[in-house]
Amino acid sequence: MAAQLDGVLEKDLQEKIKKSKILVVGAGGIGCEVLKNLVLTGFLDIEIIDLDTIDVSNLNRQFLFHKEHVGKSKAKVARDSALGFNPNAKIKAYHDSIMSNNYGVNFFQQFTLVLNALDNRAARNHVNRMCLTSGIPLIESGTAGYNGQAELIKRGLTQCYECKPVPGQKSYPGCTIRNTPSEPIHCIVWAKHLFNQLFGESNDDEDVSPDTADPEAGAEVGEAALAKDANEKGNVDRVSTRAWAKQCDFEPEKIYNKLFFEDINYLLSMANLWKSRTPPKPIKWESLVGEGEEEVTDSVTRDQKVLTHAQSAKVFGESIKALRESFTKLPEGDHLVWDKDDKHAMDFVAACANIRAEIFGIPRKSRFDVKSMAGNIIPAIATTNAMTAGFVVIQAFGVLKEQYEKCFPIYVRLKLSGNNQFITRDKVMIPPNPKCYVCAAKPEVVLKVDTKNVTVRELRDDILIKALNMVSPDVTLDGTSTIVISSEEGETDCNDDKKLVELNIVDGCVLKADDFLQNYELSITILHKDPGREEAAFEIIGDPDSLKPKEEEQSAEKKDDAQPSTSSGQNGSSSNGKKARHDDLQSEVCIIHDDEEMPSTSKAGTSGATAGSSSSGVEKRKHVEDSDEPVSKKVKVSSEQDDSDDDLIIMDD
Ligand SMILES: Nc1ncnc2c1ncn2[C@@H]1O[C@H](COP(=O)(O)OP(=O)(O)OP(=O)(O)O)[C@@H](O)[C@H]1O
Ligand SMILES: [Zn+2]
Repeated sequence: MAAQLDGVLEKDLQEKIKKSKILVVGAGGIGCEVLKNLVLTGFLDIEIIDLDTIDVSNLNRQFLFHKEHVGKSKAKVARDSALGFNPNAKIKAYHDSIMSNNYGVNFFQQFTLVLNALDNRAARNHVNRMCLTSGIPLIESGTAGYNGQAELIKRGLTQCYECKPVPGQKSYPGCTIRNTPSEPIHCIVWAKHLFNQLFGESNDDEDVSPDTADPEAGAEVGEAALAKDANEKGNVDRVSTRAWAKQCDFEPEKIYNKLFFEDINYLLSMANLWKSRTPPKPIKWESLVGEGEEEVTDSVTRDQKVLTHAQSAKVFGESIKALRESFTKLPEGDHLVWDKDDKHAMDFVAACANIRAEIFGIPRKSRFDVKSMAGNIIPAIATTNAMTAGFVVIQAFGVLKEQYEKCFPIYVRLKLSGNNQFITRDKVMIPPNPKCYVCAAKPEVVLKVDTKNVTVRELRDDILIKALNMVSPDVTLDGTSTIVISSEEGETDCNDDKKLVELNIVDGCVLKADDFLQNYELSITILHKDPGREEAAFEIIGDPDSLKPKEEEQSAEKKDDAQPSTSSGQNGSSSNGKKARHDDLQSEVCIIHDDEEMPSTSKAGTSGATAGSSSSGVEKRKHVEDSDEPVSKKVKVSSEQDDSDDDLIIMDD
């Protein structure tokens, strides 16, 4: 191991390396490289955690894994392979999610340093919080294609992973998807929802039938619409799509005619929708019979070519039959999971999306293009991972030497920077955002939400867990004894289906949310809003100042040169009056998330203490002002980037 030869690394650093204890989170593309680097550099005490098993698609770049390892635990195989480089190293492997409540503050506090090598924002946010709470430095890293970066996060010194507002996942209003698609992606989202309605985990928010509650349809819901009873949510009351499809034994012709003829006619009857739009053209299965003769059997052509409507209908029929077969083999109550790499599931989505596109006069796409959009695919490049992992370890050296002020974020870029370099680094340390809803002294957000319609369950699952990244929240209504949500199983189940207003959660109220595992408390001020047609279900505003009237806002800005601090959830939208720093792909300076569509974003179901309690063996979280670290005063503003990232499409699976 060259690194242990005298003269390669300073003696002092070599000693620190030997004495340190490192946690690597994730044993994928970056994680394998990081582990190998650590072992070759002389680190002796390492723990590695990954929840996944090895997939054949990992083998081209996760070189600690070989064919015979497919199906085995990534963390365990990575450990065994890495020990081959240095049998004297001690490596402990966990096949588990870092978000499980097995890994609390005490667990994190054993380590000198934590190295993230993850692929999703939920886990990254969680580790960020655990490291802040534990006071352990974290090196965050990520790659997307040819871009990569490695960045130190240290409480009180640097911004945390959540200091920067993130653009919410691009989500599409339900009525656009169900009634008035205008882009290929709307049809692809609809097709994925349809897959779930028929074969997957069906979800009320993913209804594919015409939405009669569409405010734009107004009173003009036509005869056909009125003839059928719509329930209060605007869905046509009928047996569920799946139950209906089962009744007709998933017969392609019947399903096709229902979705692409009857439902389209139904939409046409909502005349208001088509006053300024091109109306859709319903198509009957029978009209296509005999037209699908030019069958494409060659798989490459089939993938690259834009199929005709009749060819798509044929693929639709074949894929439904194949999916029906897999589905009926499952035990009662079980379901299929959509996977871009499953031939029939992908065929089904491509065919349905293109059939719907044709009906709405939207350009059709090749299967390849549909797959990229539906699966949010960005190629993983082995060399970017390797370079980034190298920089992770270089950052780790900086931490061990306690030269934090030199640990500026490092970037790997495809294009040459202004200095003619592919590798660049920031020249200033970005200090914590004083309004960050995670690392600020008193984290707070404003939640604009329709209190009359949003339920407590939605507050917990969509807002607190999905958007605000808590794992197992407890919520009380400030100034009252009302426990709105308890993490203790069953304790507040009776509240789940209640609308917020029924628990007196109305405009102006403050909720206190507490996550025991993350040792995180958040104050949430509620603002009631009546959502419009194109509006997200809720909006989270990280910087309450952005809601102040203009003069007040200006004076507040003078007082505090705050960075943008709005965050948004998957169904929410962000707004903060300032240009948000993008946090996703191709970012100039931000952590890259090649994430969200990954299957590994599982949230650990934990049961913790009831609301308010946060003691029992867990040290109370220290906040920024507790730190004695010097905080750089200079705020980097050049980090704002262009809007091209807006094209990134991230979809729920
Ligand atoms: N909560 C979590 N706890 C532990 N490990 C996690 C968690 N979430 C994600 N991971 C792991 O982080 C790793 C990220 O690696 P990477 O981005 O290379 O993903 P991959 O699944 O190996 O590859 P690809 O997504 O490109 O097919 C994965 O091995 C994944 O299982
Ligand atoms: Zn922060």
